[in-house]
Amino acid sequence: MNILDKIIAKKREEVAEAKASRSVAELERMAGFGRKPLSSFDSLSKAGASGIIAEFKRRSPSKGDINVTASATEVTSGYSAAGASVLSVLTDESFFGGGLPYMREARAANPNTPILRKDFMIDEYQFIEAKAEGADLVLLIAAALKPEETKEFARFTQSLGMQVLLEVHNAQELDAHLNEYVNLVGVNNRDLTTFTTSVQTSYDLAERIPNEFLKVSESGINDASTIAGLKEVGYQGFLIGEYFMRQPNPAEACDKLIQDVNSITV
Ligand SMILES: O=C(O)c1ccccc1NCC(=O)[C@H](O)[C@H](O)COP(=O)(O)O
Repeated sequence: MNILDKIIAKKREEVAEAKASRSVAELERMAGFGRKPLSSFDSLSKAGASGIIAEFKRRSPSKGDINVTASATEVTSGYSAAGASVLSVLTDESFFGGGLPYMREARAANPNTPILRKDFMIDEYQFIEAKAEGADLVLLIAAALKPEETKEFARFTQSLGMQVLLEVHNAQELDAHLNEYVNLVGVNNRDLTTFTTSVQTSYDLAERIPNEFLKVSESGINDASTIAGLKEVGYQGFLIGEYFMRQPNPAEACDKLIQDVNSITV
């Protein structure tokens, strides 16, 4: 059983518990459910966008504790002020030390920055929950879903007005899972069996992703020259968690990286 299988097995239990404690009708009555989501696609592709998707990540299966005392309000509002195009908030508690309360805090502190609910999405209930809690974008991980599930969840996400980031690790996943309801395609540079990261994965898949999808490179990114290189092969989004969260001031690290990228690409 690899880490993804373990996470998904636990997630099934957690979703069953969530359904028992809060009904769909209750979620649909929440203020967030009536809110119009922001477009991550537009935020990442507009002129002058930094392209940075800055993640609030307290812990991870590969690295253990990263920054377990960080405040979601402080870190995410600092990311927005630094110029992050999109925020990513991990809502998985068991493996990442995240949770919906952090999503709520981030939403309240960042009314104008799109937010990705970063979790392992396996049930329609979670998409309704994401909308109710103020998410604009959700992640669909190809390795955790059957292609027909990916399509159905993507269609459902769009029907709720949110956008979809499809995450793939290789060409097979990309070819099998890409569908017309996807907005952004993320290439995850982290091998989930070894936990090693290689940006080469993003280079290998760049040309295979059709141009109508916004290309995002995920994981293991920690310097401006890597981002500049990825931009040259068509990437417009760069998902960064650990590098920022490990610094004494994650928002300052985000600000510095954006300035460094601008100094070599503008
Ligand atoms: O980060 C992990 O250890 C991990 C393990 C198993 C499944 C997913 C995992 N990470 C999720 C992510 O996609 C990253 O949080 C995201 O791409 C940011 O990566 P990084 O900048 O390397 O923190």
